[in-house]
Amino acid sequence: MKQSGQFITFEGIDGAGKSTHIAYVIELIKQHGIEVVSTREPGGTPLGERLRDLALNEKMHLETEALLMFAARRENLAQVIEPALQRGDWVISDRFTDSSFAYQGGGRNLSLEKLNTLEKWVHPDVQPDLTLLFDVPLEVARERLDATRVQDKFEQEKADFFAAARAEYLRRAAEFPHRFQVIDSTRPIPEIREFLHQLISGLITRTRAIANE
Ligand SMILES: Nc1ncnc2c1ncn2[C@@H]1O[C@H](COP(=O)(O)OP(=O)(O)O)[C@@H](O)[C@H]1O
Ligand SMILES: Cc1cn([C@H]2C[C@H](O)[C@@H](COP(=O)(O)OP(=O)(O)O)O2)c(=O)[nH]c1=O
Repeated sequence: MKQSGQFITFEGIDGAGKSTHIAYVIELIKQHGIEVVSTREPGGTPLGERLRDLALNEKMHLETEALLMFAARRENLAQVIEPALQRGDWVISDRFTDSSFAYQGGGRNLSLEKLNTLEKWVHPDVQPDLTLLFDVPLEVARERLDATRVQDKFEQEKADFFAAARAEYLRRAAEFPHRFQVIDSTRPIPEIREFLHQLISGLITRTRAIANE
């Protein structure tokens, strides 16, 4: 029997360190002979990338911002995520709906009820199988951001925005413990990599065992 595809999302406030580990996890899964599709949000499709450009660079009403995130997500689900999972491929996404809860919900205070409505509308039947939440104190994230790159609209936000976004991430991790894995991203990169190696290898073994039952 063909094993079922796993949907893995990477989450965290900007500068937490999630991009540092994505390529490693993709390679690790590929080494086991599994097809992996990687995507990102907002983005992942040609239209989604155009929506990303708007969402990350233009000032707009909070609800417009939330709707653009979910519009890009709808496209990414239809064109990339759902077809890949149906083929039995694994999908790795750099951010997904937990980002909307953290940033538009926590950071900007959009009601969780509205976000729940959008989530139920756009992906009633799809949830990540595993969400890796890279968690660091705000000061650490800020230091890492300042040291590295030109900052977009979100990355220029103030400390209380990121404090609220981080709190919402942790609230969701507590609400959905079956899929969230919180990673202390202040630990050295090789240590986190080793932890990811164990976690993903275990997941591959388990999905293969289920497929062979
Ligand atoms: N565990 C870590 N310890 C020290 N520096 C880190 C760690 N993880 C990431 N970094 C550094 O922090 C910066 C931001 O990391 P990045 O992965 O781009 O963050 P994100 O994708 O979460 O915004 C990069 O320069 C990266 O090398
Ligand atoms: C998916 C998503 C992202 N975002 C924000 C979080 C990030 O600041 C930004 C893009 O994320 P990201 O790809 O992590 O940025 P970078 O390429 O600079 O590492 O979009 C939301 O506000 N809501 C969402 O639903």
